[in-house]
Amino acid sequence: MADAALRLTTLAEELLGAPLPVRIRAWDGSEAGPPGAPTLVVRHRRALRRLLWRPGELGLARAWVAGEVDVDGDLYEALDLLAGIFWERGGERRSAVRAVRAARDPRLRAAALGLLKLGGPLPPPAPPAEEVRRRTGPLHTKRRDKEAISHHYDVGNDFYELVLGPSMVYSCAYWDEAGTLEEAQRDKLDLVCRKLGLKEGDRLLDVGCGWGSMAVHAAREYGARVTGVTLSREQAVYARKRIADEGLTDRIEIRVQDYRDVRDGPYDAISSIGMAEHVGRVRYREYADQLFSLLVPGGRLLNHQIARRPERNESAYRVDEFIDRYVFPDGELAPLGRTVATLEDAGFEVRDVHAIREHYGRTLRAWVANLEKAWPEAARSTSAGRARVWRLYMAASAVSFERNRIGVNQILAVRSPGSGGSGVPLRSRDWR
Ligand SMILES: C[S@@+](CC[C@H](N)C(=O)[O-])C[C@H]1O[C@@H](n2cnc3c(N)ncnc32)[C@H](O)[C@@H]1O
Repeated sequence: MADAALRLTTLAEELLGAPLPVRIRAWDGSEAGPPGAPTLVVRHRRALRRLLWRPGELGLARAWVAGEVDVDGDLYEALDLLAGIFWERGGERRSAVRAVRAARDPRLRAAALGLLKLGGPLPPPAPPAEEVRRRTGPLHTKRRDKEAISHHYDVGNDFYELVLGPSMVYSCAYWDEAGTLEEAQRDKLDLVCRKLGLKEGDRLLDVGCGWGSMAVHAAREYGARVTGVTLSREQAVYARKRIADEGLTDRIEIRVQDYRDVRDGPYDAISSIGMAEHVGRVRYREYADQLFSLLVPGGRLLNHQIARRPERNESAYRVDEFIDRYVFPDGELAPLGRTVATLEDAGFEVRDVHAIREHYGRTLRAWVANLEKAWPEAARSTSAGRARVWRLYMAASAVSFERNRIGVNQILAVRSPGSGGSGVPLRSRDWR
């Protein structure tokens, strides 16, 4: 049995039609692959079942979540190398389907079955408990969105506190001058307030308010009166307590409410930070119309949103399979141009686009470092599987931002009045 790693490497290379860029160490202690490269540790023969049952990204993710595979060495480098297997230049996905097709080749099947037999009979692989089953039916109904949000955000505030740190901001920070995550998150919130031109007494709507960080910052530092909406009950409970502790209850209201149900406009400004990724292509125009209708003439929207590179294939707007099943069910990423065009179609005047993807790579690395530092506690506060999901998704996302597979942009848009005066200062040096 001492050749498990070599047999696995050979099979993987045949399936992929390319050399495996990482080393493999198998459960029997055998090793194969390029010397010095990060090592994919296959801890248990059960991993073979998952990898061969569903070759590609999902099989690998399932084995990872179940704790059957791990990385020895630099996690980011390993993920970068592995991502290269699934992506080709130009950002088009090298479909795992190709590997599945190849697995129908009788010679490869025989090799795969031989590998499976190595460890003796095993029950068929059940997906780890943290996986969301593939769902059918229309995307982005209010009910379905609520369930999807609950999967991601109602995993326990304690867990998020460990990962995000005291700022409890779950979106890209701004590292222009900051040295710590806390400072960078504060600077991001302040940047948004400045772009929105907030003044004492302004009504701000924060859609997708998370744990209330933007609401607190805008009320405390700018004297704004804020309404925050989130679909997550756990977030709302946390945000309300925090607001009470800060003595800001007279200035901030937090609601568990869908952005589509907000009716009490007009607002002077709207912030949407890290929420539009949940909206979906079919609803995006409705989202833009809704935010437009909630603003006073001259009111500003700051839309802070992850974008994917433009692709010919429309289905590519859905997030990758691992992310869809384990992290953000039904999440969708649109290219920047489409988002800008939709905001314009809804009547907005787009005044500024600030691309900050490098800042997200750094933010994600800080979250991964927090998680790794508090690993036993983090696994206890949720489950070991979920903690592994978060570590993998955040590290892989960091690499995706750094490699320009995805980006993140702050778009400043104004409901400019008929007279044409946008109210945006001639000098924007203050916030750039
Ligand atoms: C990535 S978090 C960002 C939270 C916060 N803005 C921050 O930067 O920390 C996304 C937020 O969007 C909210 N959300 C997603 N879909 C929503 C919807 N349809 N209506 C209201 N909130 C929604 C989630 O509940 C969550 O609070």
